[in-house]
Amino acid sequence: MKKAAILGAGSWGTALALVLADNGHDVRLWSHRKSLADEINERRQNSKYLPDIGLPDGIRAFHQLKEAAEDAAVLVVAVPSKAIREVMGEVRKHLKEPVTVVHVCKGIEPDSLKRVSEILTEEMPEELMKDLVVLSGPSHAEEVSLRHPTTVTSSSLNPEAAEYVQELFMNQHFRVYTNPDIIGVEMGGALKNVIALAAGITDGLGYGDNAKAALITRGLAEIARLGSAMGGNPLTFSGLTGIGDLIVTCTSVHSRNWRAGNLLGKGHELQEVLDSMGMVVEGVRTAKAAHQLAEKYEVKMPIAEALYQVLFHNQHPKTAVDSLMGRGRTHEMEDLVNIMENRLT
Ligand SMILES: NC(=O)C1=CN([C@@H]2O[C@H](COP(=O)(O)OP(=O)(O)OC[C@H]3O[C@@H](n4cnc5c(N)ncnc54)[C@H](OP(=O)(O)O)[C@@H]3O)[C@@H](O)[C@H]2O)C=CC1
Ligand SMILES: O=C(CO)COP(=O)(O)O
Repeated sequence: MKKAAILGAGSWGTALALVLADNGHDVRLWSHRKSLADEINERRQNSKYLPDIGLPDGIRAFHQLKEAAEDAAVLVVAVPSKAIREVMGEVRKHLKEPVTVVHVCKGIEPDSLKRVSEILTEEMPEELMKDLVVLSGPSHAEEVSLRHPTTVTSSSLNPEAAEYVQELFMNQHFRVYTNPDIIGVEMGGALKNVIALAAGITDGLGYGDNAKAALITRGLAEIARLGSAMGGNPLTFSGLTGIGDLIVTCTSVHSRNWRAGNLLGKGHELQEVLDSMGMVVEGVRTAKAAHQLAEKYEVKMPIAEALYQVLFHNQHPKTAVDSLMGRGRTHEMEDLVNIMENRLT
């Protein structure tokens, strides 16, 4: 039995607490809101995020970070990516021994253009972080909490740490693979939210399955193009954390990114949409980072760019779709053609 502290008692933190409790671990779930910690302890329920799920006694909730984290062997970081620096800045004051840090967040920080593992490396003193592992894949909290079959990937520069986390989380309902390509895993997880917002928008505009299939396929091409330019393994994008997560997020009503896009496509304003969600929509912030990264690495990301114009420059979604469809002719496999031509010359 391991002592695991989960930082963030939202949808994903709570669903992962259930997985770890099912596996017999001692789970401490930290919420920055006292009322939520109290509700979990007293009513065995998280009514805002997973209202229909009963929480076992093996999950104890804490409002004080110190109590949740000070003697944990594993820290699972499950707050929205924009809160990571603040939360880690606080938690590191309370750790006495080095811990394995597992992050489950899908985002890229605008301006610094850091991936979550890079932010954590900056925020956690080296002597306190035994290992850093990313756990990512197609996994909506609503389905994980019902113990529906789910597959994810554990990724770390240290293969033994990836296997340790695989063992920690894996059970009959929750199957965990390993993949050492931390850049590819994080980029797939972060960028799929950008494409899912676009997929929600086309659904909101009333377009059908053809548009959705186009967005998933050409979206994956953009994700792989940028992710590979940043050092990710191109093969990772055809795995669970690439196409797998892209499919689930673009097609599921559970997806907050898809739902937010859907409302935008129906004509609602961005701020109104975000206010109505009540949960994090990571793709909005990541769309800004993707725009900056595409410029930095000089890669073409027309879908991400169209979404950026809708989100941050008030472009009408229909105009964005029209301009995407009206671009000049190109070869579907242009990246492949470039690679082959470079090899021949
Ligand atoms: N939901 C899912 O199915 C999955 C989510 N993820 C990723 O996991 C991460 C967390 O997402 P998710 O759990 O869904 O998000 P939710 O919006 O469901 O929950 C976020 C939690 O973080 C808390 N929080 C917000 N801001 C802060 C802060 N500044 N300090 C401390 N706590 C804060 C919220 O508290 P409050 O209630 O007070 O707002 C809430 O408890 C995201 O990066 C997401 O992409 C990954 C895979 C699946
Ligand atoms: O990452 C997720 C599923 O794998 C959750 O996606 P949303 O944040 O869009 O709900």
